[in-house]
Amino acid sequence: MATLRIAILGESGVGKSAVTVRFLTKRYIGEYNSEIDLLYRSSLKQEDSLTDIEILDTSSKKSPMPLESHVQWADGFVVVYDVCRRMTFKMARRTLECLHKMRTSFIVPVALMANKIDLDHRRKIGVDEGHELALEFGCQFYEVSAAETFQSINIAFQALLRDAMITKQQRSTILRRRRSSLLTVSKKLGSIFGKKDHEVEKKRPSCDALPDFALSI
Ligand SMILES: Nc1nc2c(ncn2[C@@H]2O[C@H](COP(=O)(O)OP(=O)(O)OP(=O)(O)O)[C@@H](O)[C@H]2O)c(=O)[nH]1
Repeated sequence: MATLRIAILGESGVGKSAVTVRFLTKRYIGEYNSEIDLLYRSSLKQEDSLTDIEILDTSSKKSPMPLESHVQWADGFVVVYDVCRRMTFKMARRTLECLHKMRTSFIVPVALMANKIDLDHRRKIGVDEGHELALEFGCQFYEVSAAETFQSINIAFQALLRDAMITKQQRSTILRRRRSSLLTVSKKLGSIFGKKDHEVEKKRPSCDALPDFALSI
């Protein structure tokens, strides 16, 4: 199985680095100073097999258009917003709309992640709103707190990685079938045209077969 790639998207300060590091190390690190995209490599044990994974923690500061550059790279996306900042929720909607438009040929699993639920007294976006948005775009939805718990973040990542693995396998099966049916069509076309050429060749008389009068002309 090829490496599974997940891109973490979202507005600046929503906790993209916090949820990524929480999932990979089980630890919460309060302050990150990432001005660039960071790529983490790890492996995942699922059903007695190990799969290599890459998680790209994108930086909203240095990547003004991260979607375009990352969309072809990833097998799955985590779109994070901060439940205390409505602007980040709007940004998450815009990101989901872009993903929806860009990846039309294949379905790519997406997890919508509402972070910072420990700050309940400052909450601006209700759980229902998150659910509705996820329903609208057919993605998974999780409310998490990178600061408080590993459990919900782990569940979200595990489910996304499982879905990403399944869709990646389905995609490669479909591509293999398409390639082999294209090959069959081209072989058939080849044999049809090849046969016609052959027939023409056969009908064309050779010099040896021409009668003497024909040779004298
Ligand atoms: N209270 C609380 N704070 C959090 C949580 N997750 C992250 N933070 C804080 O939010 C701030 C931003 O977190 P980051 O993980 O750096 O956010 P980011 O989305 O990677 O930000 P950029 O790198 O600027 O795009 C930091 O001060 C974190 O400590 C959370 O679950 N609860």
